[in-house]
Amino acid sequence: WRVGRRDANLPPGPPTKPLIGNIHIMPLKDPQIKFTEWARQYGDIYSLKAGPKTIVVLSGIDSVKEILDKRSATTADRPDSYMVQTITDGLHLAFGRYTEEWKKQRKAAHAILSSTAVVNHVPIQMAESIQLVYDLIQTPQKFWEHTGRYSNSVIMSILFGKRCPRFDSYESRSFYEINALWFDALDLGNAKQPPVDFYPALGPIVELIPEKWAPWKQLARKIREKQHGLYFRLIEECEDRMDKAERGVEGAVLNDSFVEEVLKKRKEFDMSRELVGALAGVLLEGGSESSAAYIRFLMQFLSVYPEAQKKAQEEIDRVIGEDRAPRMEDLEDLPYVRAVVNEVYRMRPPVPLSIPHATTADEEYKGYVLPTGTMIYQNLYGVFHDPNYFDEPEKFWPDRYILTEHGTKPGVDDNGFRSTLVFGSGRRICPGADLGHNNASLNTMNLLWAFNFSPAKDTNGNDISIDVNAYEVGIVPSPKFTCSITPRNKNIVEIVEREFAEATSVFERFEAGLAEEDREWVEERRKEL
Ligand code: HEM
Repeated sequence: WRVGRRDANLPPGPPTKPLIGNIHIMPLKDPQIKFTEWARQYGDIYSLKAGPKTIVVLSGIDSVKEILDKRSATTADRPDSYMVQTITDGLHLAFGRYTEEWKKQRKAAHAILSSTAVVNHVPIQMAESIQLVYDLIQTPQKFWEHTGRYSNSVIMSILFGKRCPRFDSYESRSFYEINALWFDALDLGNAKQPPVDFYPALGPIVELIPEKWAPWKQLARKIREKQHGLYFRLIEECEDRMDKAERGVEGAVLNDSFVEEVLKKRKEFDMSRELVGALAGVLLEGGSESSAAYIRFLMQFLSVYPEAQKKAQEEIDRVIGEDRAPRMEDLEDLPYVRAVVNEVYRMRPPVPLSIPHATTADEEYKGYVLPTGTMIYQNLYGVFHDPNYFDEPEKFWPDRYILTEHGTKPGVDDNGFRSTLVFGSGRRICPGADLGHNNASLNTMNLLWAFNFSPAKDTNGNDISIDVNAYEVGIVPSPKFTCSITPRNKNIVEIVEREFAEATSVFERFEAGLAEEDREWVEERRKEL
């Protein structure tokens, strides 16, 4: 009868009901908004009950730092997830438990994602970013596809040595279709899965239900097959390339992709082929979704806040002049552009509730006891919208990052903040942070240099208003909006065409295995330039 009740030594929270706890009030849509409202009501640390399961939500910088950063040794687990286990055998680096297999994957990922390794990826990021600008000049209304293509193509090139020149490239389209199913299946709000994550005692019964009566089993199998199909098709292409290069087949060259490297060093990394496939898959997922979401939010805020856009463009014009596109090295001379990046992160952290952590020991904090197995949400959205730290937190105002390092109110003690907060905490902090940050910074600079963003017009010539609180739902939500994207002047169009043509030498390394349609598309574009 105590199931669903909140123990006295847990942090406070909304009233519970027997057996279900707070399940009946769990937000099904935009949970970060409700979680933040509850934080203002119950405090920076509060608890929720989902049946017997305890969930703790951290919405203040001090509790995040103390519990997730400082006590990372015992708060780096992930909660059990039926879908993650069934679909990935628990091998998923991001959603899987804190295991030996996790450690091996983290170590291998570090080889391409460390701050020193990511410098090697800047040329392909710059080349793809120029293509993004080129694509947006041609068909601005397709900005959703273009941004998705950009981020997917960068990480595809790094992982498999194969880029995606079009959103309709087989790999890019398949990836986004499969990932939509995958993220949807993980969403606790949409009842696509049995409630075993909250009521583990139901596990054996759920196991016994035949697949034909268990839609979640059908869904899990479908996603598993599709993910496996795509990820291992790409792994096989790398194996084939390696094999041909080793046999000296004419034209077969290695391109030092991550998968080639890990396959070569499989023994050193102590990874099975299955684990290599799982790792490549999760990096494809992490690398594609969050950077695309960032760029879309950027476009949305620039459309709604013309003053910030103008200020950043004035800075860019002063530093870069009229003869060339921006380069990565320019960033250090562009403090306002860097402030725009930070403000987009703050306004819309791409993974707003981070990925839930779980405790592997009882944790005491401020007199509360979080029992082993507690699921911990790191409410990044809530931390970044805390009115105690941020003036007018709902306003997009990059200048706050000029006034203080972390954008906090002048005079406030912001010691707990760090510039990597948007990438999570502790041992689970995003391994792709440097790569992701380069994606964000480079594209912020390039897009501001190239375009004016403004609200789109309806048929009567009136602005179509943009609701900055309308999201596409998901673990990595994206904004729902349309906008007008127009090149700032003719000179810019000419520079983009020239630099896109020059980028051919960077692209070619990743084009050996392109499908016929992609190759034709690339050749046609290059003829036009
Ligand atoms: C702006 C871009 C990005 C943002 C804001 C972001 C944010 C995050 C956050 C908040 C987490 C959860 C951390 C935690 O649990 O405390 C995470 C985890 C992760 N991210 Fe990113 N990410 C970005 C880009 C990337 C990229 C480019 C990759 C891959 C190349 C990537 C791969 C991952 C992986 C594999 C994890 C799971 C780590 C683990 O559980 O050990 N992310 N990311």
